Amino acid sequence: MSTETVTINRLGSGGDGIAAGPDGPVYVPFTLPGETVAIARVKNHGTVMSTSVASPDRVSPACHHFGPDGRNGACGGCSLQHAGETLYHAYKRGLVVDALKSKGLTPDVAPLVIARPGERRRMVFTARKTEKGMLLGFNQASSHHIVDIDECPISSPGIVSRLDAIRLVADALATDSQGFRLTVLETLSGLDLAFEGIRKIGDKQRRAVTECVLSMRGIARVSNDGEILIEPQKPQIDFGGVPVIPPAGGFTQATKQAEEAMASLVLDHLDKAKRVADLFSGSGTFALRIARTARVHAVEGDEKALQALDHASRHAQGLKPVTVEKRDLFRRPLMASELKVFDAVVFDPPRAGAEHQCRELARSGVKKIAAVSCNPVTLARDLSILAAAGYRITGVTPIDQFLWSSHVEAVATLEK
Ligand SMILES: C[S@@+](CC[C@H](N)C(=O)[O-])C[C@H]1O[C@@H](n2cnc3c(N)ncnc32)[C@H](O)[C@@H]1O
Repeated sequence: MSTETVTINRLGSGGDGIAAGPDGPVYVPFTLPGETVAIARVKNHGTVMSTSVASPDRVSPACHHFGPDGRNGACGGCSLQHAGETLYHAYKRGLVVDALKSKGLTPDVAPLVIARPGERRRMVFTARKTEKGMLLGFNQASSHHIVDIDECPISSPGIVSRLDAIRLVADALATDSQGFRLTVLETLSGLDLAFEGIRKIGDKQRRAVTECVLSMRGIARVSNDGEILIEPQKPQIDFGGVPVIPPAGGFTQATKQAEEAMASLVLDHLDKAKRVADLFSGSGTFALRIARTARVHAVEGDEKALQALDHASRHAQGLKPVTVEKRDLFRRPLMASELKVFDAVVFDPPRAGAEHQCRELARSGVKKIAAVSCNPVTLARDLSILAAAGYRITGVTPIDQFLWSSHVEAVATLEK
């Protein structure tokens, strides 16, 4: 370990400040461009000892768990609460602009669609049973230490106000001191608690969790590794007015606001399309909305997500026909010959992007494409494949869904 004084030049893609070090970049969490800090350095990671020049963009964090002095340690849930709005919004938009530029793409990039505190309806916590009680919160950055939270300004009040109830359910279920994950989704009919990694659940735990959940209000469903343990209410969300029962632990956009912003950009772009393919469709976030005006073929790798979509489309009124297909789109993308029947395509892949699918789209005659992404780097790669094949990028909109993190979503629209 060495101590030295450095000046931060920029924010990196993980939200850390970056300074020039003797052997390359040094990453210093919780710092901002223009700040001069004394750091203790181990390899390329610096820990701030003191600050001699602070950025005018520095603000007080919203949460007492945030930062190196956070209660119970530095909560790894957020990395940028110390950045003022102007800098923070420019940083997030810049992640998209820079990723596109690195692939030689310079389309119009709209201002960031911003996120507000309290919007997150889906939270992924880590938890562990200890002698002192149930720890529930987020791992400290690069550590297994769980920062046990009693507030979380990013999360919906409907989740934060029930943290103690959630701890009771977790405590009833946990069999040992092994850590596990818990996804909490706030639905219209109550919280959907999806545990992952609790081992050896026996009759005792099943009875305990049933008693616990029935003694409280507001829990719709509890599952572990996809197995439903108790479901007093079917959890229900809606996609553009179409009710959907999401699969236990399945993918759902983390905020309703970001989901609606994405959906509205996609729908505006597809406009008069009559036959649309929704690739990586999940439970129908886009497909069910598009089906108000167009026939939709939804393709997805997760069987349960597709079943939820199929069930929702069959029970909804006034939709055009929706067909579903389970398919691994990484290994078996829709081929150019199969794409012939569609006048528009939406794709919304996981972080790895949709490279193989884009190579087939590049060979197709599909007129309109909407690309939805949670990773600017793979989005840029995918758009460069389409641009090289003659698609014109008509707009890119960055969307903040994960407030005070370094994640950013984007919707890009293309035409040929
Ligand atoms: C970012 S989510 C988007 C889901 C949906 N469009 C939505 O907004 O809720 C990505 C989706 O891709 C699916 N997926 C991941 N890998 C896949 C693959 N190889 N083939 C098909 N679908 C895949 C996941 O199950 C997930 O539903």
